[in-house]
Amino acid sequence: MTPPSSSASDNHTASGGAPIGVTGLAVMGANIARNFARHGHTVAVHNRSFGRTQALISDHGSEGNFVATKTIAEFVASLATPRRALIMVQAGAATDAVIEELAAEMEPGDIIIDGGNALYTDTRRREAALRERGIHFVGCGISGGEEGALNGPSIMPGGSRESYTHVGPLLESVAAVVDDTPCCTYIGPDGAGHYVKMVHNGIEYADMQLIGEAYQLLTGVLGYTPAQCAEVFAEWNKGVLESYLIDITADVLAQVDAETGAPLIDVILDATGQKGTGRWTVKSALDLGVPVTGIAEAVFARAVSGSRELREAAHGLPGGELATTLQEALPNIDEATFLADIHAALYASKVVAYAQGFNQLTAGSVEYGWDLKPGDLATIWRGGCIIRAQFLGRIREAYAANPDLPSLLLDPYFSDAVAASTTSWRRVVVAATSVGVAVPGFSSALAYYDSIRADRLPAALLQGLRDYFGAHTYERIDKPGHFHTLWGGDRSEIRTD
Ligand SMILES: NC(=O)C1=CN([C@@H]2O[C@H](COP(=O)(O)OP(=O)(O)OC[C@H]3O[C@@H](n4cnc5c(N)ncnc54)[C@H](OP(=O)(O)O)[C@@H]3O)[C@@H](O)[C@H]2O)C=CC1
Ligand SMILES: O=C(CO)[C@H](O)[C@H](O)COP(=O)(O)O
Repeated sequence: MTPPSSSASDNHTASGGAPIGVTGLAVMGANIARNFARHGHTVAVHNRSFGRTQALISDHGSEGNFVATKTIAEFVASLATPRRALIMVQAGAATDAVIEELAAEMEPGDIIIDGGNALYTDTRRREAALRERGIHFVGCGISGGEEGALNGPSIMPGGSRESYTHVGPLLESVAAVVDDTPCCTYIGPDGAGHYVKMVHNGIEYADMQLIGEAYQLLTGVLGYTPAQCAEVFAEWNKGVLESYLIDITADVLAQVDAETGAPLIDVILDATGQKGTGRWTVKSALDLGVPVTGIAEAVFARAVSGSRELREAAHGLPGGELATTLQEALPNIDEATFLADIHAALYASKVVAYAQGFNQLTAGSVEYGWDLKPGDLATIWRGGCIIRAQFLGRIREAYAANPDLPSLLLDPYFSDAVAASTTSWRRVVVAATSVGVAVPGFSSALAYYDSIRADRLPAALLQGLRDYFGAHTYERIDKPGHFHTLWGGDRSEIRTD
């Protein structure tokens, strides 16, 4: 291990020449700074309150070459040119404040990298403003949490291609690696990196919701204990569902609360928090008109879980359940078959959620002119990030075979896999509905699948209604143009264009 080149003493002097600096040394910043240092890069470190900087140096200073700095001016002065400063602070006003402080000390050609979970429209605004000043701004998604930041996250840098020549090799050197490929690549201009990270998080929400529903069915329909559920998820993690989230689900469900001796899961309040990236994903999807029902259901399920007053008031309302056991719900289905059904439903719903997320990425790319490559995104999500999974390798292959795939559901591998799951999937939704277990993720994914494969949708009736009450017109299946029926008159049809 390289001896530290710094101390956190009050009279410490910046040494200069650091190829990278990190400002914001909470969970993510401290760990990514250590990751840079462990890879042999001298890393300048700074935090608004100096205590975190001192703690980092005293606890981990021996891991590599750190340059501890007390002020932003000292921090910037310690960087080699072109200066590269990675911001790891709270998204929003804090990020704007730090950017302003950094830019005031920087010169044209320098590079500010924002590794926080910024809203992509903020990133577009910041990139444009800094470009005017000759400073590169790299909006950079970083996923992997504390452990990933330290040992290799998935990194999604946006900004100019030129900036990537300066920051790409450094970022790639600390990213996770799968099949000798770093989980970091140039994503696209301005807000592309943060947009991709936002949709990654939206998919993360959907994936977690589906896992939660599978757990709820294991307990609510099969009557499994958390420990038994943990064994099921550990087993599922050996097959097509193999992923970080399934892996840690088994861990969380196996955990026993030291205070009560009960399974920890049973003493955690059932209200899911959210910091905003899932909600932003859905807002963007609504603006783009992309149906991301899996992500939307996941965001709303979090909102329902957090509606404590409503839930307390509604608790005990009659449910009219059709069954209380699996045997009553599905008389010919035994436990082992239903367990396999839940697995199949989880897998098929997950394919739908990822298909929708990738469709949103494509739509966002078209809207903002980013030229995103879905296959590249699947490639860098195979490792390091929260949704890392064997499954991403299959998505990568699907886009390699057809870069213009309209939906993952049309890729031969995934369409076969989903087709093989449909009967199980329906049984799961039937059983859940009969017993009164809410499965918004599973059922909306099935509804999406049935909708996109349907011969006719009730949309024709909605068009008729819109035309009736608002003269909004409709198109016909047998000839071009827009038409209106004179509903309040003789009910003849006129062409309106
Ligand atoms: N936690 C996670 O798992 C992940 C987080 N992210 C993103 O990474 C970023 C950092 O996350 P995390 O490490 O959890 O830290 P937090 O989001 O909790 O942010 C804390 C850091 O922000 C600094 N800060 C807050 N306000 C200001 C300000 N006005 N000026 C200067 N600094 C300020 C704090 O400084 P001080 O110590 O002085 O208070 C501290 O260093 C966030 O954008 C987050 O969304 C991304 C992926 C995963
Ligand atoms: O970015 C992340 C991982 O990639 C964070 O873990 C994510 O912010 C968690 O989001 P939320 O608190 O909304 O569940």
